[in-house]
Amino acid sequence: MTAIETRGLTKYYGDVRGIEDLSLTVERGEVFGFLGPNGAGKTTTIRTLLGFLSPTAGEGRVLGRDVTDERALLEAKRRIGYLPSDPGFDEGVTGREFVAYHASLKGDERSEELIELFDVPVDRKIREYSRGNRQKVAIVQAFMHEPELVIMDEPTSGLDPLVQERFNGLLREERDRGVTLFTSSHVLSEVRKVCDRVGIVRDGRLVALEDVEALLDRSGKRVRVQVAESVAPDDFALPGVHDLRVDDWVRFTYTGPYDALLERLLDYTVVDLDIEEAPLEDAFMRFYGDEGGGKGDDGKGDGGDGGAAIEEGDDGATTGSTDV
Ligand SMILES: Nc1ncnc2c1ncn2[C@@H]1O[C@H](COP(=O)(O)OP(=O)(O)OP(=O)(O)O)[C@@H](O)[C@H]1O
Repeated sequence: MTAIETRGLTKYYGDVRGIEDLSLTVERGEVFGFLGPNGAGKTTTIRTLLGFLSPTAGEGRVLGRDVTDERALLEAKRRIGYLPSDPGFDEGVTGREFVAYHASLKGDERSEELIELFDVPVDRKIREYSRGNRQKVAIVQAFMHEPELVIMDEPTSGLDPLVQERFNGLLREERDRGVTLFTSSHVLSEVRKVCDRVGIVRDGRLVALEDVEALLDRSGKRVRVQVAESVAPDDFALPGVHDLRVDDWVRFTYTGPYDALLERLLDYTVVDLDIEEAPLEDAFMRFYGDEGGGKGDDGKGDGGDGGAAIEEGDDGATTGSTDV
């Protein structure tokens, strides 16, 4: 049984398109990143999957249950964790009371451990919580009942880098236990830390489905080399060299075979050399472009030919096209 399945899922808010004709399958045990810029339709998809919005057309199933079948979905939700992008709270209760309320709805296997892990000030009233603490207590409620599937909408927003790392550690542990994770984000570099596969949504449509490993393979290495001799750009015009810049250093992204690169470097006296993993955004943009459509502007596609733009992320992720 698949964890999440949608076929032609469509949601309009009156005349406004939320999502259109979205077909997607997430297998059990998979960690799936759902990516797209602001307004792309990520939250609409998630809220439709959880039965908070009824689809205008198409079908959706979570843990095998039809998302329009209220009773079946309610049963399934005991086995689902949900981390909304903007959790709403009863401001007058303490964190502990909030957690106890959720325990009464869906059970509690590990809230104490999670409260400790994220250092949540549970004895204080939620109205006194910072944004990060609100997010942390929302994480506790999403995972406390050991769900089989956790659906997260921009889960790391508001978390400082240290807590983000702790959260990613939790996701890795859950993944290793076989939990299915579905997480939305607008930052590719963030989801790559934990995801197996990413789907990219733009203007309400799924425009690409990508294996993170394949994307990583394609993204290649970022090479920075300083040589004693003077270099003309043509000297490094090897297959697999992208975005070549020559100043004091020769800089490029490299997706070719290492032997060919090393052979070329043997022609020079190498003074300094730096090789690191290239940001996924670069690889992504190389294939999908950022021209508000690129190839296949109808946005329909299976990942091979769609256009997609990821807007600048929180971490200042690059947005520019890195055309070959
Ligand atoms: N309640 C609503 N009424 C009308 N239009 C809506 C409503 N909620 C969302 N939309 C529209 O649906 C489209 C998709 O929005 P959605 O919130 O799903 O995108 P998103 O990818 O989650 O964006 P973000 O990253 O900004 O959260 C947008 O055009 C948005 O304006």
